[in-house]
Amino acid sequence: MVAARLDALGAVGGRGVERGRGLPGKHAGARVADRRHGDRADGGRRQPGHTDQVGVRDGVLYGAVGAVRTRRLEPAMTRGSCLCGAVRFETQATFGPATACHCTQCRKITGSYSIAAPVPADALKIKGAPRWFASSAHARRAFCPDCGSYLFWEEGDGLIWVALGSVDGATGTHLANHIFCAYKGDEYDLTDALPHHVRGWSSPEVTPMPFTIAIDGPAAAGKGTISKAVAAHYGFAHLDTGLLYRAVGAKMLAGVEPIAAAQALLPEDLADASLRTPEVAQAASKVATIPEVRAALVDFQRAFARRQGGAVLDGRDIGTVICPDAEAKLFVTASAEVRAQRRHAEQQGAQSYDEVLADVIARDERDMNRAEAPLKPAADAVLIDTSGLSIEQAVAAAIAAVDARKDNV
Ligand SMILES: Nc1ncnc2c1ncn2[C@@H]1O[C@H](COP(=O)(O)OP(=O)(O)O)[C@@H](O)[C@H]1O
Ligand SMILES: Nc1ccn([C@@H]2O[C@H](COP(=O)(O)OP(=O)(O)O)[C@@H](O)[C@H]2O)c(=O)n1
Repeated sequence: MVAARLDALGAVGGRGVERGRGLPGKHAGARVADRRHGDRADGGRRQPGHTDQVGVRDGVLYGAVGAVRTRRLEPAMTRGSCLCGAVRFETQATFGPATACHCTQCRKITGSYSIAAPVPADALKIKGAPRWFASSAHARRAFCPDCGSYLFWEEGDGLIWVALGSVDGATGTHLANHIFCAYKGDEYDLTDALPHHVRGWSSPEVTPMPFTIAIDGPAAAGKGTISKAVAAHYGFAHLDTGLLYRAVGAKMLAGVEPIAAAQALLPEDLADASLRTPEVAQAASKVATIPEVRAALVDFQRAFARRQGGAVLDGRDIGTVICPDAEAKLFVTASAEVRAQRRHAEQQGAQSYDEVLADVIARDERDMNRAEAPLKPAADAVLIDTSGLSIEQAVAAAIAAVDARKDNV
């Protein structure tokens, strides 16, 4: 029941990556060449009034009767245009291998994702006046100012990537890979056998099979911070399972019976900002001791963990109870004092340090000593004590531990 309802969530807690942020370009670090576009390259345009001449233009032989295509000469010309025809282009160059880009920019500008292929910039003759704009610090895109069709992307490396939907007829190329798959929409699946890169072409490839990373540990140890970074690194989805218990705890504080609340949990229940308060955290660890509450949340967590493309789940019992077969397990911890300092800093004075420390210790006690799914490291978990580590060091240690497991599965 609850699993079916929560299934509608898709990637609860986000996809493990930030959506809508400024994305790095396909060739991060490349510079934009200071070139002008628009009508710069219309040398191949057929001149009106010249149709009575015999000659070869654009690889086509024209006779005295007009622009009658009588014979195709090599090399072939590929043409295309925007939807309304105000911007046209042609090239005698062969398109390079096509790439499907699922980055946020391509998704926004196309309304889905883009499939584009490169040609040398100086071999692309553009007729009309496409509107170019700097879509990032190092790249620009062009669209038709009349009909809005998306047409070109370039970053000044001598190539222009042509959106292949704008080509008339055969493109002569084929899709070779997918990039920025971590940013793809959840409304479609990537099921072909091509390489699916998490970000740019040199980034790791998305794991086609399920791959579960279980991250457990006590409050404020850094589980969430590490989980988000690890999920972004591998392009995995991320689930903060503590939110499920926090949502049930919040319902209990609002007077709802916790087992009923867990069984009726809805996606919108997890979006409430008040779930992060100290009161809700304590309530969460109380409802988390109730076996029926835990049971109601198991199926959803397990289904999330085995989704295609990989998942990171953080909580207390992921490696021991929810996903005992997880491909990689981490137990992230830190001293109670360090954890209390972090949470205290996070709360910006809502509680005194001593109050935060007392809360952390009370929650540790409850979480570690409950009968049902107590907090403890799985026998095969890699322990990461973040007490003396910076966030960067802790994330690097986590990625190194997962990489070691990935090489062995
Ligand atoms: N290694 C670290 N060094 C310093 N601060 C950290 C570190 N890891 C996490 N933090 C900070 O501690 C707080 C709690 O981290 P969080 O990831 O939410 O812990 P958890 O998910 O285990 O409760 C956050 O403010 C986070 O930025
Ligand atoms: N998998 C999980 C996750 C959280 N919980 C409970 O939910 C409470 C809140 O979890 P949380 O992960 O949001 O807490 P923080 O580590 O963020 O402080 C914990 O104290 C646990 O009692 C659990 O029992 N099992």
